[in-house]
Amino acid sequence: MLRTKEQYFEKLFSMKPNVYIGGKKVTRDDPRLRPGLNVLGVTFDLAQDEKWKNVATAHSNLINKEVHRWAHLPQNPYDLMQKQKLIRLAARRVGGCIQRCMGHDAINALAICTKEIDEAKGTNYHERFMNYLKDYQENDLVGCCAQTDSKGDRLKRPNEQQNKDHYVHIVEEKKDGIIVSGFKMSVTQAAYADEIIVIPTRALKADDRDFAVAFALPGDWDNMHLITRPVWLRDKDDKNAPPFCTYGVSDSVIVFDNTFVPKERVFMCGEWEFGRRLALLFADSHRHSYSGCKPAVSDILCGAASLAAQANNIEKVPHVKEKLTEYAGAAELAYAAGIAAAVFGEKTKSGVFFPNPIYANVGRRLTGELIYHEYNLLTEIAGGISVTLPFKEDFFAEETKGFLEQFIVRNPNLTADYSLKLWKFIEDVGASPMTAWYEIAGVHGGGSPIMETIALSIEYDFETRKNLARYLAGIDDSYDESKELNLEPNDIK
Ligand SMILES: Cc1cc2nc3c(=O)[nH]c(=O)nc-3n(C[C@H](O)[C@H](O)[C@H](O)COP(=O)(O)OP(=O)(O)OC[C@H]3O[C@@H](n4cnc5c(N)ncnc54)[C@H](O)[C@@H]3O)c2cc1C
Repeated sequence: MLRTKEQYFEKLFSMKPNVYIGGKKVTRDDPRLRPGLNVLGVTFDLAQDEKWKNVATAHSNLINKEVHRWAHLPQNPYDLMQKQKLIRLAARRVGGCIQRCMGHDAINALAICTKEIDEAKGTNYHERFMNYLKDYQENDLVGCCAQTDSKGDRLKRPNEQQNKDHYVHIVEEKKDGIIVSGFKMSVTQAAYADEIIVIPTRALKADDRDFAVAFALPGDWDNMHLITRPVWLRDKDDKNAPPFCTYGVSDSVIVFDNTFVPKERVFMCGEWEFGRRLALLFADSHRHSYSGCKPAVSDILCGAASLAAQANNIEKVPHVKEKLTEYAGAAELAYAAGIAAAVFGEKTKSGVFFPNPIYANVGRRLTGELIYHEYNLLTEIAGGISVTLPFKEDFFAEETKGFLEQFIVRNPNLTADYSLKLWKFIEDVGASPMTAWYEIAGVHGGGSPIMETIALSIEYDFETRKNLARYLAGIDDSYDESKELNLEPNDIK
């Protein structure tokens, strides 16, 4: 069943209140959550739209039905490329993060890793997870991924922490399930997710066994509290607010307070050897998703900067033209890395098709690190007005209106109304709470930059490059290029 956004909202609003904002327990129809809900609403609308079939939806061979692409396990490069396209186009519509990819990346990681754990340990997590996923697909559920633990002292391992709750862990194993305790943090979209999907955040050692735990719980489950920070724009409640101001996001600290997890919802329980693998599967899948969303952020910045250049009448100035092409480089290199990751990905034993981690990581690293530069390009082109623009009300107040209508027009070919809308947009995109969110998400979302460096140091084939250099230096007589010579792109479908 593909739900409408109204059906999604209806279920959400009937959930037991366990969300806290600003010191108070709130229901999920709280207006501060609405900007995030509006983003999710768009994802439901797209799946209902005939034009978006096979982009926003996919055929699930698990339940033999059309499902939301976010609930679909990629089966081939085409699926990965369609996901990337969906993320870019949907993210453009909501002015940035579409918020659905984390849940998607978590189900991919669990489908793959549960299979591998079963093969190594003789457990039956894969069947359990696939049963869970059937229900997830049938009911068109929305999941978020709670991976990041609060981590306490960064130089101490989970079991060395003074307060064990800095990493979510198993407190007790019972016949019918487990009791877990601890804090996850920065979990995007948790306050309006049907399901909270929990996976480990890091590699673990034998004495970290209790921290090797993965499970999923309904968002309003008992003894689970979501302490939530919404981010929104000033105009969000204005009936005439432009589209960009109607969208926002929320992130939550999730407290597991001796929470019971039924057995059928437990997908890892003590298999510490797979902590790193599960964490990395999520991270690499997420870095591939980023090759769709980051180009969308660059598209929005590029559009904003181009309009600002036009309004300032500096569009044709060489340094501005050069700056604008930088957006093209950032967006399309990230997108190209995503395509390469899809075409050179691999079919895992679970049947899930997984992106090539090298291309996924280089794309994420390049464009994540560029994010502040891209915002700076907008600032350079737009000038300082984004932080000094008078409030909108002053443009309509009797005493100030006449002055500000003249003040706001820079390029005489543009009207006062157009100019005000434009400069307000430049403020919202380039100098608002959402700006800070996107900048920091660009650096840390999906793992800090060092994590991509670590992934590349481990996975990149440095030996081949050393062999090549030895040959060119005349140290070796030949070098073996057969591995790369024989590498073929996968069939797309
Ligand atoms: C906007 C946003 C949205 C997010 N959404 C989600 C989400 O939906 N789900 C989710 O699970 N997570 C989410 N995250 C969390 C994100 O994955 C983390 O921010 C990221 O993994 C970094 O973790 P941290 O913030 O705890 O920073 P830290 O890990 O504390 O990193 C801070 C610095 O310390 C360094 N450091 C840390 N540990 C060590 C060590 N042992 N040795 C040496 N150096 C170290 C790091 O390299 C970095 O430079 C989100 C984050 C942001 C900003």
